[in-house]
Amino acid sequence: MTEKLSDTGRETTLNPLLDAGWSHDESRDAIRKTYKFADFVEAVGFMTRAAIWAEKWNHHPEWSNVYNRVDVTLTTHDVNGLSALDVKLARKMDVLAAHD
Ligand SMILES: C[C@H](O)[C@H](O)[C@H]1CNC2=NC(N)=NC(=O)C2=N1
Repeated sequence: MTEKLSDTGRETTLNPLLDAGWSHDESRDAIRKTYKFADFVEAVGFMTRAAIWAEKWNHHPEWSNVYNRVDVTLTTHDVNGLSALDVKLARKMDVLAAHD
């Protein structure tokens, strides 16, 4: 069963993400990031690659795309807040975005 991130878990796992451009939305206990790519095709390519990992891990982002921009929100609906799955997917998304 997925559990909400503990206080100590947050300290060690969220800080590196905040340094990498993620922000914490306290109101939803979610993390958000906006990615900007060279163009629309790069943006959609990123979403496609990220979608494969999201499906593999059964953990799905809330996201939107406008041209070369992808706005991502990660939170775990089952626990109404952040879990380790959000951290894992955020890290993967940062790796995939760096590929472009
Ligand atoms: C039934 C299915 O396993 C659940 O709804 C999964 C699917 N993807 C999910 N994604 C996210 N972000 N949070 C969840 O709690 C979640 N739960």
